[in-house]
Amino acid sequence: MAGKFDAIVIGTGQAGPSMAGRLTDAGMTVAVVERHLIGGTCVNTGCKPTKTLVASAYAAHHARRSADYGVITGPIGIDMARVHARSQKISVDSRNGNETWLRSMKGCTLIRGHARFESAKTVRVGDELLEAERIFINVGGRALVPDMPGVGEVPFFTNSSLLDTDLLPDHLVVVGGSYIGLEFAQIYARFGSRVTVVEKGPRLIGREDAEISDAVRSILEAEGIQIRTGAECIRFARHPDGVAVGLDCSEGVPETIGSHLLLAVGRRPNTDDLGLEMAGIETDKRGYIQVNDRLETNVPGIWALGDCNGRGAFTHTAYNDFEIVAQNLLDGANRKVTDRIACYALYVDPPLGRVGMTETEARATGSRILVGRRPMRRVGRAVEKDEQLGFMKIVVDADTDAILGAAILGTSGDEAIHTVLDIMAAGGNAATLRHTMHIHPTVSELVPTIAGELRPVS
Ligand SMILES: Cc1cc2nc3c(=O)[nH]c(=O)nc-3n(C[C@H](O)[C@H](O)[C@H](O)COP(=O)(O)OP(=O)(O)OC[C@H]3O[C@@H](n4cnc5c(N)ncnc54)[C@H](O)[C@@H]3O)c2cc1C
Ligand SMILES: NC(=O)c1ccc[n+]([C@@H]2O[C@H](COP(=O)([O-])OP(=O)(O)OC[C@H]3O[C@@H](n4cnc5c(N)ncnc54)[C@H](O)[C@@H]3O)[C@@H](O)[C@H]2O)c1
Repeated sequence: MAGKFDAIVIGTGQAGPSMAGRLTDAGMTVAVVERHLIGGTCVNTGCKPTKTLVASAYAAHHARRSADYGVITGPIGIDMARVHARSQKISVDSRNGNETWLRSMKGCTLIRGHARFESAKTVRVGDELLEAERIFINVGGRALVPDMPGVGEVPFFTNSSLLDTDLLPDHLVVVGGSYIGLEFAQIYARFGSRVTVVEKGPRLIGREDAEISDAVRSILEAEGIQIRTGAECIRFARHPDGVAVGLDCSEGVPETIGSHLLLAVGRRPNTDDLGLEMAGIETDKRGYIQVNDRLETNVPGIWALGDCNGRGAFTHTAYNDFEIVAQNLLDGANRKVTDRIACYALYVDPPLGRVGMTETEARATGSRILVGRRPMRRVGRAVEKDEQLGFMKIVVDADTDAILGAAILGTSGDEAIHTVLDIMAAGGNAATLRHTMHIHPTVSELVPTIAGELRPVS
């Protein structure tokens, strides 16, 4: 069977369905190909189910702390079947909503199966050969499972398989101390598992400033999570109680025995079985599709959006990719991926909201910088809520007053950081922030204050 379309979209992650929506609105016929679950990672095995679990874990944590607020309750229990069912329902509702949306698009044909390029204009899905002048690749990524010693001999979870179960591990060993590892570590610790995080780098979330890594570590350790950084020599072996995780080769046999193991050591793009070579599409050595500032590949008429282009690894970056490509193609815009300001949040509790450069990156530019800082215990809203862990800081160029970056590790940090992001995006500087009146009592109201308490850093 063969089919000719105006466009083909491969993958229904965070960019593909919206792209299909804009293209069909413009009167084009579009084939959308999905080999697994509609909605991709965020909806099925990423943001949605994990943030649902984060909410359950937060409820458990606060139930345990209820006496601090003068609220007397009985013993706290965790019903994992209900926790799991809640997270599944939210994922499935979203997946079904995406499918209904795709099926409602006039001119859109949803095709289930694995897509593979046969040329720069043709894509095979099983028996069907699809042809189009424009092809949009939105294939995302999956958990990376490196060839670590012993990994083939032990059972392990990735984010996908762990989210698929309602099991409550007795002792969960999490390998990888970054976004995925830390979010799961705190979730399961709050549900009642013993949790050990094993990170090969010298500190957790190694891309952040050291003081942020240290503060996150203290917050997690205070909840009983064991953290082992600098674990240079990780190896696995079967053990009668589960899995033995070796940590250090130089000092005898220090190891931790876990009942279950989660690997959270990064992602890899789903480009290894896409037939990219048949279309002549270039990738880097890790398989990320090479794109220019407009997200065009080296082959005219083919774009790559979302995690598979290596220009972002978040839902909001994938969606922003869609906006850039759609507006350039259909609205005559000239949007570029390099125009966007880096922003993200780490959903441990309290969350870390981040925008722009870290202090370390700002220093490395050679500019003279000023830093404003405040612990959350001096933020009224945090005190009133008795959620006083963490701190906020802002980094400013001393000569131009430009805001270079900010971090809010604290209650509502994921929301309050937008007060800085939006001023930066609007071209404002630290003075703009200082002069903006904010609402009391909020976490955001202290952001102008720290922008007014800038100090040189040594
Ligand atoms: C545990 C976890 C938690 C996360 N939490 C957050 C968060 O809180 N906030 C955030 O911003 N980001 C988060 N992320 C990252 C976010 O999920 C991804 O950045 C986002 O989903 C990427 O979207 P995408 O559009 O690039 O691709 P994906 O969502 O990965 O979708 C790609 C789709 O393409 C399909 N596909 C692949 N190859 C083919 C093929 N050959 N043929 C047909 N179909 C194919 C796949 O089946 C998939 O459905 C999280 C990720 C994980 C793993
Ligand atoms: N809140 C969010 O927005 C969110 C949440 C989860 C995931 N994500 C996305 O998913 C992506 C992947 O997350 P991730 O945490 O898996 O990857 P990551 O690349 O951010 O971190 C992997 C961690 O594993 C460590 N590591 C690598 N190899 C190791 C080894 N052999 N032994 C021990 N540690 C090892 C690394 O040093 C690093 O700290 C992120 O880039 C992020 O964009 C986002």
